[in-house]
Amino acid sequence: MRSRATDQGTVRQAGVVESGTGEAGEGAVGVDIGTDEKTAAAEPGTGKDAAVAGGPALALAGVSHSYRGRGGTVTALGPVDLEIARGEFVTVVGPSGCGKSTLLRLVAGFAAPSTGRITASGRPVAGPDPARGYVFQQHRLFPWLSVAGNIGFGLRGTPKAERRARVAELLELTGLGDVGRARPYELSGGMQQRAAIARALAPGPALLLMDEPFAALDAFTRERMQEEVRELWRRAGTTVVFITHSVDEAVYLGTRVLALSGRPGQVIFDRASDLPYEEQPRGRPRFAALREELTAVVRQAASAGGGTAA
Ligand SMILES: Nc1ncnc2c1ncn2[C@@H]1O[C@H](COP(=O)(O)OP(=O)(O)OP(=O)(O)O)[C@@H](O)[C@H]1O
Repeated sequence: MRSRATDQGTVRQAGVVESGTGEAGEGAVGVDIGTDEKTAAAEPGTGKDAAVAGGPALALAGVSHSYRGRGGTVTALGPVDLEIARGEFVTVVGPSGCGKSTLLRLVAGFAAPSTGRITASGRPVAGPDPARGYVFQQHRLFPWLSVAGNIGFGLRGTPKAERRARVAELLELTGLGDVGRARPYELSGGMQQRAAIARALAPGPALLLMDEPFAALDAFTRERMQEEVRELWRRAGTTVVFITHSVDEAVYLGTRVLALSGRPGQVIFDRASDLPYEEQPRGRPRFAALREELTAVVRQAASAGGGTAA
């Protein structure tokens, strides 16, 4: 499977960054200023997107997002215009606070954009949908369910035998075959995150959204998980959007690597890469070159304001 992305090079200059607009601090209570409050409700979706074949896996046109916090309105993201083809593994880096998670939350349908339009496989995103699986930084598994129960959670309504077979397949795929009956708290951090990935993959999502999924793992486990997620993607062929603070991780995993400017995040770097198809990407001079270039872009974006280098 080869990426269909073209080498678009550096496509835009760093975005203009707001200052003195009453930034909401860490943990600030804020309100998404969306176009449709209903779409922010965390209702389970219908899976209808999965049935649609047309259009790119994901398209964003003029998407921006603002939050209304205690200190005023914060424009967190945009405008962003982006098209992602099926099968791409898109990694996104950028200064801290530049709107990476906001971008992913909008794509997931957890909130509606303040401006612009998002479509997945040609259909407008209007709320969460199992066709878009989401993996959080913290695994968020249900502690009262077994690992198998967690993985099968999104398959309610599927005939029992089919559900069992799918869960068994995913346990195998993620190397959790022996711990299906265990509770999440009995697993290591890496295994918990694998279970979370299996849960997101269960409904067969067309799009897998991963928000710093390995940030809480130790360096050794993180490298192993990177290798595993690369293999999973190769085998499952799912389109992936993966947020990370690590430039190294972004270059290792991405068939397309994006960088956002400081807040409000805009795409300032967009590069196709064939490194994830290589056997030992980290040993390639191209790996070091791209990592260096991307590091410089993120540092520059952070020093321009609106965020700090990861
Ligand atoms: N619910 C909210 N209410 C108010 N402001 C918010 C809210 N969520 C995020 N923000 C602000 O929007 C901006 C972007 O946040 P976001 O979490 O998307 O950035 P990020 O790039 O993912 O950050 P990090 O890299 O630190 O995880 C930040 O300034 C943040 O403080």
